[in-house]
Order: sequence, then C-alpha cells, then structure tokens
Amino acid sequence: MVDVWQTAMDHAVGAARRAGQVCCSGALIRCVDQVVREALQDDRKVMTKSSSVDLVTQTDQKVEQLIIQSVKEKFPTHRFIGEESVAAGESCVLTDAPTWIIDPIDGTTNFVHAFPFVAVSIGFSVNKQVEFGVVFSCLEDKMFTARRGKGAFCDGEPLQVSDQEDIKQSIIATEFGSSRDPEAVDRIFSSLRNVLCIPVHGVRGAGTAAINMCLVASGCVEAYYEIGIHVWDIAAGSLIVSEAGGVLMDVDGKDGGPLDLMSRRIVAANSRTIAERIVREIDAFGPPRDDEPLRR
Ligand SMILES: O=P(O)(O)O[C@H]1[C@H](O)[C@@H](O)[C@H](O)[C@@H](O)[C@@H]1O
Ligand SMILES: [Mg+2]
Ligand SMILES: [Mg+2]
Repeated sequence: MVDVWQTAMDHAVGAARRAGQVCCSGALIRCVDQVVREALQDDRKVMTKSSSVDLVTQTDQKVEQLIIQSVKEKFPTHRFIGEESVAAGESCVLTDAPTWIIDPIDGTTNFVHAFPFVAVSIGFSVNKQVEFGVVFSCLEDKMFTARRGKGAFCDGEPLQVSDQEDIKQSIIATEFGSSRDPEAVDRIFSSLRNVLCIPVHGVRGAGTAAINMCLVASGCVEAYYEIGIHVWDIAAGSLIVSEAGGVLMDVDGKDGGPLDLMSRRIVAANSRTIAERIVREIDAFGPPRDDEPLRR
C-alpha cells in the first residue's frame, strides 16, 4: 500500500532540523558569547502576547515562516495552524484538510533565558486525526518522531513508556503556564499540591510541553498534565506518547474523556490508571478553547 504521508513526514523532519539549527545557534550564542550577544540586540528583542509572561521573539516568527514556506513549496494545498501566525490574527480551526500544526519554538521562555530545553514541534493532521508528529529537541540534538500506527522513535530507536503502574513510585511532569491571573494560579497550585501529596516521588517540568511529552514517551516520567496549553504545543507530542504505548485524555469527570486537541487541557501518561488518578486530583478548569473565535 502506498504510504501517502511518508513524504510529508520526511519533509517535516528536515524542516524541524533546519529550524532547530536556527533556534539553537541563537540559544547557544546566548549562553556563551557576550560580544555576539550584544551584536544580536535586535534578534534578542523579546515581545509579549497574551500576558506579560507570554513571550515571543523574532526567532519564533522567523522559524515559523521558514517552515511554512518550505512546506508550501512542496504541498501547496495543505493548511497551517502556526502559533505565531495565529498570534498575528490567522484563524485556529482544525478542519478535515491536511493541516500542519506548528510550534516553531516550544519553550520560548527557556530560549530567552538560555535554559537548555527548546523544541521545534510539527504535527500533521488529516480528518482531525494526527498522522505524524515530529519534535526536535534542538539543544539535546534529539529527533523524536511518530507515525500513526507505526510506533514512536528517538533518533530511530523505538520508544516505550514506563511500565510503572503505582503513581506513588512515579515522577509527574507539569508546567505553570503563562497565565498570572491569581484565580488560575490558585487552581494550578491546588492541583499541584494534590498531586505532590499523593505522594509522588517528584514533580518536574522541562519548560516545554513537547519535551515533557517526549519524556513520557521515553519512560523518564510517568505522566505529564497541563491546563492552558495550545494545540501547537501538543499535536506532535500527543502522537509520540500514544505510539510509545501511552494514553491521552482530557480532564473531565472521572475518566478524563477523550483528548480534544483544541480544549487546552491534557493528561498524557504511561497508563490509564495513572492518567485517571491525575484527573481525579486536578482542578479541571477550562480556559477559552483554541477554536473559540473570540478568545483573543
Ligand atoms: O514556549 P511556547 O511555545 O509559548 O509554549 C509553552 C507554553 O506557552 C506554556 O504555557 C507551557 O507551560 C509550556 O509548557 C509550553 O511549552
Ligand atoms: Mg509551545
Ligand atoms: Mg512556541
């Protein structure tokens, strides 16, 4: 049978690697070279989006345009949902059409502060189902990939989630997100307190949703949850987790409900037992959906 999306996936891997080189040369320069750092004053200009801590740089915008242009040349009929294009006013609606869902720099705050976890994330959906996901963790130089039904890989090596079923023997990843609304922060802290006091062995966060999900897929942490993320943060990572044997859910009711890429809420875990326990412990508030027209 013809593997219709393999060419698109090969293109995504190449685009992610090229994009990662652009981000990471910037990030490494920030770490090591004060002189170049000053010379790059313009490139380092940090702007804000939905809040004063929701950061964006010219590199985010440049990398997204590089990826979109290269895809358009090869697949002119495909659609896009790109983080920085949506910030610039493009619509954020997932249709049945082949759609590239792009986070040019996942972990922009890390990037700005030279905290060394930054990823390029490219998901590709058809009929609203993710067909492949590519996450390039550029400072670690690790390429995570997954095709629906064909497994998940890191640099070509198969990935498998942890087999730990006891949440008390687990590490859970999460993030605080970019809202500083005191009510939302209280809810995030109350969830965090509940999870920590299960008790779990530890709580971690890499500062990028995509890498947190690759950590679940690699078996380094048992689960990752977050409320407030966007479709571009999780499209690629969600397939990498499920193809590594993990489970994905929303945070509704007792069993979470099926993952909804637009709901801005996710639990990604090694097992249903651990995912459902997290759902029971967290405060399931609902930020405005990604496809809600008046969210900005
Ligand atoms: O760096 P971003 O692409 O903006 O993604 C971030 C997101 O903004 C933040 O809310 C999450 O907590 C992080 O995990 C994302 O990766
Ligand atoms: Mg992101
Ligand atoms: Mg981003």
